This record gives sequence, C-alpha cells and structure tokens, in this order.
Amino acid sequence: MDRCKLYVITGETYHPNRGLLEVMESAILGGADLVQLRDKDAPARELLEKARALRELTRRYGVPLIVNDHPEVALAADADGVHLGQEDAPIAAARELLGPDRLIGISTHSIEQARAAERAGADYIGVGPVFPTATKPGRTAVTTSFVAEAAAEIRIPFFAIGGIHPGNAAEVLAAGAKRLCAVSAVVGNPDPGAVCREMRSLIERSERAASPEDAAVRERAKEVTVNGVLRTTEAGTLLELAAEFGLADKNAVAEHNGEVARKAYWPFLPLKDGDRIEFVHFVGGG
Ligand SMILES: Cc1ncc(COP(=O)(O)OP(=O)(O)O)c(N)n1
Ligand SMILES: Cc1nc(C(=O)O)sc1CCOP(=O)(O)O
Ligand SMILES: [Mg+2]
Repeated sequence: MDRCKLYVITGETYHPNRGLLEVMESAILGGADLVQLRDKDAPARELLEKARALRELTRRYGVPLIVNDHPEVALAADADGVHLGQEDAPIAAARELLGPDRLIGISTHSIEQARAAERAGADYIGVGPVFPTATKPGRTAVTTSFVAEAAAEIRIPFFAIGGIHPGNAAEVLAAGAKRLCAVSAVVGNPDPGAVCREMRSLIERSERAASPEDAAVRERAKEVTVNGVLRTTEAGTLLELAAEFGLADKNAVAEHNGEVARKAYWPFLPLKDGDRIEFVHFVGGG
C-alpha cells in the first residue's frame, strides 16, 4: 500500500463505447498502481463478475484491487481489500469479515473523520472531494486546506480525491498530498494511459522536490519493468519483488532479463535498476 501513488477508480458511465478491462489496462500501463471497482448500479452477480475479471487483469500486472462498498464481494473475488464510506459498513465489521491482511480504506471529509479512521485501524483514507466533481454531485468540496491538515497529522497513507486532473494535480501535491486518486479525468479520457503518465510525472516531480529523508528512500529504490510495466521497488531480490506482487508463495515462474529464473533461486537473485522481469502465475483447478 505504501508504494501506491496513483489510484484509479472505475467509472463505466464515462466510457460507454469502450470496455471496462480495456480502459483499466490502459490506466495500469500508464502507471495506475491501485485500482478500485466502483459500480453503484450493478446487481450483485454482475458486480462479482466484474470484480473477478478485474482481479485477473490486476493480478497480471501486480496491481492491488479494491472493491467499493461491498466487503463480501471483495472476499469472493479475492480482491486485496474494500473501500468504505462514512455511511457504509463500519471498519470493525469489514475487518471481521476480511481478516487482518486485506486492506480497508475509508472516505473522510474532515480532519476529525480522518483521525477516527486512523484510530479505527483503516489502512488508508480518501481525502475529498478536494474539488467539486460530477462523479459525486452535490458534495461540498473540502479544498486543499483539508489536504494540508491531513498531510500535517495523518500517518496512514491518504489519497486526495475529487475533481483531480493533470491541470490541478500540482496544486494538490503542493498542499501536501503524496498520493492521488481519480475517476473521470482518467477513465473519461480517450487515452487513460496518457493521463496516468502525466499524473505520475507530476507526483514524481513533487517527490523530487520533497525532503532529504524521502530522497534517501528514493535512492534505494530501483526502476524495473515487470510484465511490461515500469515499477519502482525497494526489493533487493527477485523473491522480495515476487512478495510485493503476492506471488512469493504462489505457483509461479519468472523470467529475469530474458533468462528463466527457477523459484529456488529467487532469494539469491539480486535486482538491479533497469532489470526486466516477467512473472507467470498458474491458477489451480480444472
Ligand atoms: C479512494 C476513495 N475515496 C473515496 C471514495 C468514496 O466512497 P463513499 O463516500 O462511500 O462514496 P461511494 O464511492 O460509495 O459513492 C471512494 N469510493 N474511494
Ligand atoms: C467517488 C468519490 N468519492 C469522493 C470523496 O470525496 O469521498 S470524491 C469521488 C469522485 C471522484 O471522481 P472524480 O475523479 O471523477 O472527481
Ligand atoms: Mg461507499
């Protein structure tokens, strides 16, 4: 979760002529590193089908998947977690169902709600809507002043959300956000990948301007290409990288710079900047 910087939420009404998977794959290839399935209208069965299809896609790229509103769908689809709103199920009930390892995110609209979410054991929070947005019509914007309050006080990761696009992302990052989340600006664009690349480059520029301690962490980070997608990682070995993708204890094989890397060697295979890795994960069953 800590390494996730650009969270993209589905919004199929914004792309009536393109498929869900095509749009979300483009976003992932552009640098979306956390994906949420949000569909307020789909009946339960359809939602589960979409969650399973997105699970397959996101797993291929090592991107965590969150399901909005429905912890039981998150569990059934083997998603990485659930996102709850202030009016949805309480965190404790979702934790009971999902266990300690899956992620629970919660929307917050004030610093008091953000503090309460942290105390209740949320893994991350949404901070918004920063700007007015047609995706959540009628919600009062919290402005970048709530972003600044959260940056000063909240220790769990937070994603600024609501009306964010490449034209205003720098302002949100300057207020203290390290992570951004968007629906319409990404999935409503004919080229979701291009929008994600722009947003990521704004995030990276803001990181470069940040504190020396952060710079030291970045020094340790390497850029590697995993299944065709450029990723930043602090993993020292192929096994550590596989763990980031949830593959350390899965039936998987890897190719490292074009050479097959047997799983037994993963703990001893050091990663370098520029390495190219392909993971193939076999799913059991008939
Ligand atoms: C990352 C993120 N932040 C906020 C929301 C909004 O959740 P909620 O307030 O429950 O509203 P709905 O999305 O359910 O309409 C979110 N989904 N994701
Ligand atoms: C789903 C959602 N939740 C918000 C919150 O503030 O909790 S804002 C929002 C909509 C985000 O969509 P867009 O990027 O199109 O503005
Ligand atoms: Mg909700």
